[in-house]
Amino acid sequence: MFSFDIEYKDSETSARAGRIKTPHGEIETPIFMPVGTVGSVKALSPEDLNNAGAQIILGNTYHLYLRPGTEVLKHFGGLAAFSSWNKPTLTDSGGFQVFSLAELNKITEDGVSFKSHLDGSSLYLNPEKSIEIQEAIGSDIIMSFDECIPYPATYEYVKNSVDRTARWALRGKNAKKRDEQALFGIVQGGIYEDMRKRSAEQLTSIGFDGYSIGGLSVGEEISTMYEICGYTASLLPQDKPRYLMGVGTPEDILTCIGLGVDMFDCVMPTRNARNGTLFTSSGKFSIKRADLAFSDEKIDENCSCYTCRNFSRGYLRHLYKAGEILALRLNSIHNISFYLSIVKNSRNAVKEGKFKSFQQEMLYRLKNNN
Ligand SMILES: CC1(C)O[C@H]2[C@@H](O1)[C@@]1(COC(C)(C)O1)O[C@@H]2CNc1nc2cc3nc(N)[nH]c(=O)c3cc2[nH]1
Ligand SMILES: [Zn+2]
Repeated sequence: MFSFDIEYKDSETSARAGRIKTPHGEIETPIFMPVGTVGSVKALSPEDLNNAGAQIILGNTYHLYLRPGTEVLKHFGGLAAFSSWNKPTLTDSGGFQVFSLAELNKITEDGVSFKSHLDGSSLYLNPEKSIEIQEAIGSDIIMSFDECIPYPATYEYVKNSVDRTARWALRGKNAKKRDEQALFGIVQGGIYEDMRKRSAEQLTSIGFDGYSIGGLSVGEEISTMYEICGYTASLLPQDKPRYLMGVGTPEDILTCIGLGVDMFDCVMPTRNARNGTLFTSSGKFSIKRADLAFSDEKIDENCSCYTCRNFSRGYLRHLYKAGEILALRLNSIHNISFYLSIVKNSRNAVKEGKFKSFQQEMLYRLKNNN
């Protein structure tokens, strides 16, 4: 079963605090979803993720289809059982990766043929295949197979792609066999508001359990992303979750919560952790900085994560410079904990009717790089 209830609504912004119920557990929104593309959130164990407060993680149809493949996943009873993750998972449909990662061969009305980025073998994805793979993965929330329209794109291209994405979304909904999985539609439309309206109307008339705002965080100006996000969110049903795909920085998340978005995912906290960039409530910094060699400070005074409770910046700098594997884990624990604290504190601020002042204060503090 899948349900979404809005528990609190902010009076000054479009922010809301809610609760999603899925077969593998509940999710308090707004929520950030750590990205576990090929079945693990890089460098983190399920225990690390639970200790950091993660409530749902993201997997990826394209990657999991290539490796380990649906036969292995079905053998182990799905991705969650396979990876011993005992909470909800959401999977992206493969549309984005096929267009951005694989060597594209052909896009037709039926689907997309491409070459695997792993071994160059010829593969094929279409709405029915994507749903079938996501059913084998067994994720709690699955995504429609769509085209993430590249940026920039002409109005003509956007219109044709939006209409095909809607036809693909309907095919996916008709192909879905497992009732316990929730299916989201993905709104496209590039940077054209009338195309966003067209896509939102097409998808809401088909009807989905939730709606993703797609086609953003693909290289457009941040101001454009906020404008299109806010406009698109306003077109979507109030009583269904809204998921902004691939976003973003702490500032982006705080801003888009105010625009009415409930769910976020981004590789930034884990990817940046692995290259030594750490997020704090007063901006981000590089652990490689020479002036940190003797620093006995924590990464962030306001953070209660395992890394901040036990290690100094000086030690973390040493680990990173020495190329120690532990650096990847400790940095990732902190960055994921920080991102989860942003959404948790936002949720609490909405409940207390203080989101606008919380958001403005956080945005101000995040600007002063420490
Ligand atoms: C290629 C890779 C790993 O995906 C991340 C990351 O790089 C990077 C590169 O720059 C940052 C911003 C840090 O995020 O951009 C990606 C995050 N933006 C994004 N993810 C999306 C996923 C999507 N999935 C579907 N099915 N449909 C969409 O329209 C869609 C749109 C999306 N936009
Ligand atoms: Zn920390």
